[in-house]
Amino acid sequence: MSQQTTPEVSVDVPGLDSYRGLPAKQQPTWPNPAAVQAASAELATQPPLVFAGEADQLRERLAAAARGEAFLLQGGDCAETFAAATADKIRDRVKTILQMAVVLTYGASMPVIKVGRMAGQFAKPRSSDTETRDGVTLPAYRGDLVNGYDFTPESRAVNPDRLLQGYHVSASTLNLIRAFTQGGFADLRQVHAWNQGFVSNAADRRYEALAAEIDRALRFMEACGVESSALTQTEFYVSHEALLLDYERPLVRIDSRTGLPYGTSGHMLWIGERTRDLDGAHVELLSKLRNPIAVKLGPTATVDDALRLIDKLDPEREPGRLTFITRMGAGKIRDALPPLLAGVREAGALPLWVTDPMHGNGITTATGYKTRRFDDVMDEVLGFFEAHREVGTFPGGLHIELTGDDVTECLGGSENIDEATLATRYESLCDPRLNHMQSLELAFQVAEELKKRN
Ligand SMILES: O=C[C@H](O)[C@H](O)COP(=O)(O)O
Ligand SMILES: C=C(OP(=O)(O)O)C(=O)O
Repeated sequence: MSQQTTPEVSVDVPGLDSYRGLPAKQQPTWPNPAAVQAASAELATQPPLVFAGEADQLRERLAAAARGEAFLLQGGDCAETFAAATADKIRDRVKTILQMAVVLTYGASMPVIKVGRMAGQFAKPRSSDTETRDGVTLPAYRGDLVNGYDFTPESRAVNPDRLLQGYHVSASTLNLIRAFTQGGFADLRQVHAWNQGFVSNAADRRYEALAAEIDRALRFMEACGVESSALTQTEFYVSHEALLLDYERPLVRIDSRTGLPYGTSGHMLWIGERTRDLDGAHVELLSKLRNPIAVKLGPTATVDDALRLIDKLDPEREPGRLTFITRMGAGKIRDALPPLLAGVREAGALPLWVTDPMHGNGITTATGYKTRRFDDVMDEVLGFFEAHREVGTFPGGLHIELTGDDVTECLGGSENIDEATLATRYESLCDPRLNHMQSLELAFQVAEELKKRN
C-alpha cells in the first residue's frame, strides 16, 4: 500500500446506480429507511479508506498471479467484530499472514501477494433470516455492520448506526495494518520475532528452522551490500465481501486521475456464492467499479456461469481484474473444477484461479458446533492443484478463514483437535477458522505443492 495518488472526490456517476432496481439478496430489512439513508449520506462524506492507485497496484500484482508469476494469499476472520479490532488481535492476524507468506515465498520461490480479509469483513450472508434457541426466535446475526451477536431482541435488531461504526473500525484497523507493514514490523529480519508469543509446536518448530535459513540468506545479502525496501516493508492489501449495498455504494469515489469509480471500502472486493446472480444488484454494482473483483464459485457453477460473469465483470479480459475463488468441497473439486478451467481457457479468458478450501467443507457436530476438518481443507487444496495440473492452468492462490489466536474451531491438524476440544476455545461468531498453527501447517503443505510445479 505504498503508492500515493491524486485525491478522489465523491460525485454522482451516470449509470452507477443501475443496480438499485435489481434483486439484492442477503440485505437486512431496515426498519427505518430514513435512518439508513441518513447513515449512507454520512458515509458518502467520509474520506476513502483506500486509494485508487493502491487498487491499481494490486490489480497489477494479481495480473502477475494470473500469468503464473505470483501467488495470492488471502486470509482473515470469517466475520470481523468491532470488539475484536484490538491492536493485539490485528497484530497476531497480520503476523500469521506474514509467516504464511514467508513459508510460501521461500518454498515456491515466487512473490506472494498478501491480502487480508480485514478492515471491512463485517457483513455475513446467512442461510436463514432467523435463529431459534430454546423456543425463542430472533433475527439471525448478519455481522457487526448490521446487528449484534448477543441473543437478545435489542442486540439482534438491525441498526443502521452500525454502518458508520463499521467504517470507523475499518479505518483504525487499516491504520494499524499500514503501520505494521510499512513501519518496520514486516522487516524480514523480524522473521523470528513474528513467531514469538505463539505456543511452541510442530509447525512453529518447522517455521523456526526455515526462519534460520532466511536469516543466513539475509546476512549473506547484507555482507554483499544488497539493500532493498522489499526486505524491510511489505505490500499488504485488504479485502472483504461486498455484501451490504448500503455500505458499499456510499464509499464509491471517483478517481480524479481517470474519472473512474472505485469502491474505496477495500482494495479488492468479492461477490459471494449466494449473491453472484448475473442479473442481481451485486454483480451490477461491482461491474461498474475499477477495483480488482473476485467471485466465489461453488460446486454447481457451470462454464456458462463463469463465462457470463467474465463478460459482465471483465469484458476486456484484463488479467488481474477478475479472480475466481472456487469453494467446491473436498469431495467435489476433482470433478467440478477441471471442466470450468478448461471451458474458461478455451474462451480465451485469463482470470486468476484461487482455492477457498473452507466454505465447501463445513460440518456441524452432534453438539451443535459448526466446524471443518483440517484433512478436508487440505484435501480440497490438493484437489485444486491436481485439477490445474490436469488442465494445464495455474493454481494462483489460497483464500482462507484464519486467526492468529490459538482457537479450537477446526478439527484435526497436528494438535489433533477433536470434537470434545472444540468447546475449549471456540470464538468465531459465524464459521470456524484455522488457528495459528493450522494456518502454518497449511502454508507448508501448499509450499510443497508449489515447489512440485517448479
Ligand atoms: O461465511 C459464510 C456464511 O456466512 C456462513 O457459512 C453462513 O452460515 P449459516 O449457514 O450458518 O447461515
Ligand atoms: C460467505 C463466504 O463465502 P461463500 O460466499 O463462498 O459462501 C465467505 O467467504 O465469508
